[in-house]
Amino acid sequence: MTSASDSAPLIGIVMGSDSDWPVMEAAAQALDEFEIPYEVDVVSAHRMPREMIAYGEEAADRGLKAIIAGAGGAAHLPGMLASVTPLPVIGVPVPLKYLDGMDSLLSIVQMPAGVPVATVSVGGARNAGLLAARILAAHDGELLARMREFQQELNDQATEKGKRLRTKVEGAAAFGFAK
Ligand SMILES: Nc1c(C(=O)O)ncn1[C@@H]1O[C@H](COP(=O)(O)O)[C@@H](O)[C@H]1O
Repeated sequence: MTSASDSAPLIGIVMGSDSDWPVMEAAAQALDEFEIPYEVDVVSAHRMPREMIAYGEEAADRGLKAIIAGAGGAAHLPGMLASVTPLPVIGVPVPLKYLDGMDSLLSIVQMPAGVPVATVSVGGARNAGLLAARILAAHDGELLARMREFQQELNDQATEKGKRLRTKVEGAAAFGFAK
């Protein structure tokens, strides 16, 4: 599946199973917000090792600029992809029923020196999408400007939240409900 326009995908979003999609979808949504074309697929190091190696080996030549890889449990997919592609790999630890994603987090984050995976938080697929957008923005002035706008929006929203909180607390204090 390719989305965000008919252009050739720049980012690969892959996951160990389709059961990871409810978590990984947030990466796709972030890329959609920046109109970055991506592709989505299930690529499991454990269950389809040959296809996984082929995906990693061919990704750069197919025009991808980064890979977002999500997996749960014994999450070897991001690290294995990083070992066969020269592209940046962003790992998303997917939380499963047991261990709250700690197993996945530690599997992805503790890579040996020489094989980097940029690991986001457990379930942090949105940040994975945003990080991929920043990687592209480093070489794309228009995208960089949009990223700056996005950051300004975050700033405005946080400022507004502070304003609302102050109004609420000061209002309660005026009626003697709070210090
Ligand atoms: N961690 C991996 C890998 C891998 O790392 O290669 N392949 C599948 N999985 C994970 O197994 C979990 C359960 O998968 P199923 O729901 O298909 O049983 C998923 O979170 C998947 O990412």
